Amino acid sequence: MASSQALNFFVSRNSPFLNTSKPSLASNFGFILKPLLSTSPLILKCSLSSPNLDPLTIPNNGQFSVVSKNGPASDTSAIEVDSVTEAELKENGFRSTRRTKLVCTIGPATCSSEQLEALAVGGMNVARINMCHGTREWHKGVIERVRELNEEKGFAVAIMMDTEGSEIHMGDLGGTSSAKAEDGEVWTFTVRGFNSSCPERTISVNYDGFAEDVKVGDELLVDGGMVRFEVIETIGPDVKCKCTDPGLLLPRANLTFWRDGKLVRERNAMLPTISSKDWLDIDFGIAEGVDFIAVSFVKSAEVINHLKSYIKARARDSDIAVIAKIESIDSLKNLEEIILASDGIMVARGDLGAQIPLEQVPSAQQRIVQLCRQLNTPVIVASQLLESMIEYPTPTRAEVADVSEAVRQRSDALMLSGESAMGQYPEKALTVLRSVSLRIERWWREQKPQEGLDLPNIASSFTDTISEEICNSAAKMANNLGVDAIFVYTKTGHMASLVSRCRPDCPIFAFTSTISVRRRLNLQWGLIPFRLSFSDDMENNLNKTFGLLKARGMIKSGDLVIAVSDMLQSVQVMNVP
Ligand SMILES: Nc1ncnc2c1ncn2[C@@H]1O[C@H](COP(=O)(O)OP(=O)(O)O)[C@@H](O)[C@H]1O
Ligand SMILES: C=C(OP(=O)(O)O)C(=O)O
Ligand SMILES: [K+]
Ligand SMILES: [Mg+2]
Repeated sequence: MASSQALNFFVSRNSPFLNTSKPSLASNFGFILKPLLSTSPLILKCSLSSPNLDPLTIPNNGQFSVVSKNGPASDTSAIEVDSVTEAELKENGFRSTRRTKLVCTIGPATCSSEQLEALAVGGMNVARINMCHGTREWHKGVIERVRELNEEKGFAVAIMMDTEGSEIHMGDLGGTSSAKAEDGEVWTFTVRGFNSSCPERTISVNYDGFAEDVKVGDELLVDGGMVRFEVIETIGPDVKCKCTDPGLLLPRANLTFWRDGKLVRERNAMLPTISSKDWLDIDFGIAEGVDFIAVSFVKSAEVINHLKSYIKARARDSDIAVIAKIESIDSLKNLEEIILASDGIMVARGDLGAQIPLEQVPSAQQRIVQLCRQLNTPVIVASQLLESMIEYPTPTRAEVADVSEAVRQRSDALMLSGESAMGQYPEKALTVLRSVSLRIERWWREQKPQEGLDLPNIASSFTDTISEEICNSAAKMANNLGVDAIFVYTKTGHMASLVSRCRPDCPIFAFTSTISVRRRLNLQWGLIPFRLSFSDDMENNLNKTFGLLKARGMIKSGDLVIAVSDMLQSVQVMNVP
């Protein structure tokens, strides 16, 4: 028996283990108990410590009785799905499942196991760690806790690591959480290093060329304009600036400087997209097996291709998806090639709004989201969706409208930043994203607004063209027939993404045999990823899936389903027997 194979044991109902989530009960047999929901079979996993244990030799010590055994996962047994989605599906039915995926940035407000669990239960599909902040040890702890929760509670939360990037930003503010800059005050921005804390009204800057690149009269924007200064004097490494728009300075806030109303790109434009610190963080991410790496301040497709080949060389088995963050003028110029090269895109509105005039951000967002859908690349809309909820328990009407707009544009995912990382109401903010998504998705299905978006043919081979046509037709049929779900059997996830791209009215059950593909699908609109081993025989696959899903109460006889697969190029329509 292989070391990580899962075995399904149906344990009698009166087993004392059915109400426990502690994995230790059977650990003396080298097995881990993993009860899912009370009606589910218990899954016993063979642990690495005793890989050769024969399952039939597990002693029945009187505490539970093994009624039947389904054999190893590679034959017939387990189907894995996120326990939160499973519960949602059972409670409210197919139509009510949320299609828009949710990403939460994890920070001091959400890093404990209890807080992470609350977010997972609240619908977090992806946990994002931002390498701009915190230490690697801190991030490692978060990753471990997420993995533990997935294992113990049946969640399927994926991990996204976001690189710092080499743009200009302020230092740590000597350990304080913020500093207030008042109108007219003179502050010193300096490239000097300080061993102890900075003198008063002094801010360190991470980019050595800063003091030489800025000129008297330049405007210095903190966080894209949250606080503004005017440069009044430069003295060696020190730049003296007068505050013109007061506000709160936050640690490691981004800095841009503007001359005659234009963003100045001096030597900092030559900084590499991936800094040497970023490469170390990327090595860390690969070692930890994160699911996504998001690259900050991408300028062209080249860096994405470079990182993808680096990952391939370093981590042959792992399948880390690379997300390009669109947050610079260059990335907008090279948008199409970047989207084509990347596994996902983030509309990083925070920094984007510091690089282009704010009033251009909404149209840029719309363009990016549409192009991503056309080119079949998942897209996340990020930053300030519910900014006021960092401090207040209810969002502003404008924020709700902003979230609605991103859902209406049919983006794959929405992201919380400060709201979940350091805000006072992380769970409430997530609830707002969830309920607004559900409401707008329902409105969409009821109103069927004219979409006016062509989905061009994107396949690069004839076989791909067939897959694409099958998915387009399946989605159209699903809408016209009002089916309950589309089933897609997919080895690489590609076929599932093609169905998702059509944004059908019903949920999409995506069956895949690898853990990494399953986690990646977490970011894509409408997909409910399942892990299931399947064969090339569709008849067999369907019967097996129906059996397993019926046993879990996730479908019932009579439900209408459309099935497609990338092994057999066909569309099947059938009622669940
Ligand atoms: N790992 C962390 N440790 C401490 N604070 C964090 C961490 N991650 C995020 N934060 C806080 O949450 C805020 C919002 O997060 P995010 O948007 O990801 O970063 P930024 O504001 O730097 O773009 C940050 O400004 C920071 O104050
Ligand atoms: C998501 C963004 O990046 P970060 O939070 O890393 O600055 C952004 O700029 O909007
Ligand atoms: K970042
Ligand atoms: Mg950014």
